[in-house]
Amino acid sequence: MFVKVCGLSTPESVQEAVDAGADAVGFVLTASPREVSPEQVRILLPLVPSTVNAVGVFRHEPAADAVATARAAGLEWVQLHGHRTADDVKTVHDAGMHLIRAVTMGATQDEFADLGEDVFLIDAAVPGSGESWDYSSVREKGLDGREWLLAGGLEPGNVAFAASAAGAWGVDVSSGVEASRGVKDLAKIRAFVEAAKA
Ligand SMILES: O=C(O)c1ccccc1NCC(=O)[C@H](O)[C@H](O)COP(=O)(O)O
Repeated sequence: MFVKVCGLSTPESVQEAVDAGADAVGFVLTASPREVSPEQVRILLPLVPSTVNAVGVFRHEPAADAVATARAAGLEWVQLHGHRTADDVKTVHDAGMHLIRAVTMGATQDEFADLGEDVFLIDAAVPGSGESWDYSSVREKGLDGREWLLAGGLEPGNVAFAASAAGAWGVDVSSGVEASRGVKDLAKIRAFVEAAKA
C-alpha cells in the first residue's frame, strides 16, 4: 500500500511522516490553510530521502505555472487538481517532472480515463476538506491495473477498511492526521501510516 501524507509544513511533521514509512509527502503550494511557499519547501526538502516522493499540490493553476512553482521549490512531482487534459500531462512530463492527476469522485467518466499521468488520485468533492464518501463506489470506475490513490476523509481508524472497500493501490491523507485545520498531529501521522501499511 502506497501512502502519501499531504499538507505538511513543519520539520517535525515531515520527519514523522518519513520515519513512519510514508512513500510520498505533499506540500500545498496553492491557497489553503496548509499553504507553504517554495522557499519553505526548500528548507524542508533535505528531510525527505530520495526514496520518498516530495509532491507540490496545486488546485486550478495552469500546468505550466504549477511546474514553474514546483521547480522553484526544488520538487520533481506535481499534483494537479481540477479539470486536466493530455496537454497538461505533456507539459509536466516535458518539464521532466512526474504527475499525480487528481479528480473528484463526481468527475465525468472521461476524466477517469488514463491520460498518461504517473499516478491517479480520487478525492472527495472538496480536496483537503476531510469529507468522507462512499469509497466502495469507486469500484465502478474500472481502475484495475492502474496506480491510483484514494483520498478524502481518511484517518487512522478507517483507512484499512476504506482502502479495502475501494480496492485502492494507495492512500492519501491530510485532514485525518491533523489536530486542527492545518496543524498536523504527529501521533496521528504515525498511526495512519501504520494502519495503512498493516
Ligand atoms: O489541502 C488542501 O487544502 C488542498 C487545497 C487545494 C488542493 C488540494 C488540497 N489538498 C489535497 C490533499 O491534501 C489530498 O489530496 C486530499 O485531498 C486530502 O484529503 P483529506 O484527507 O480529506 O484532507
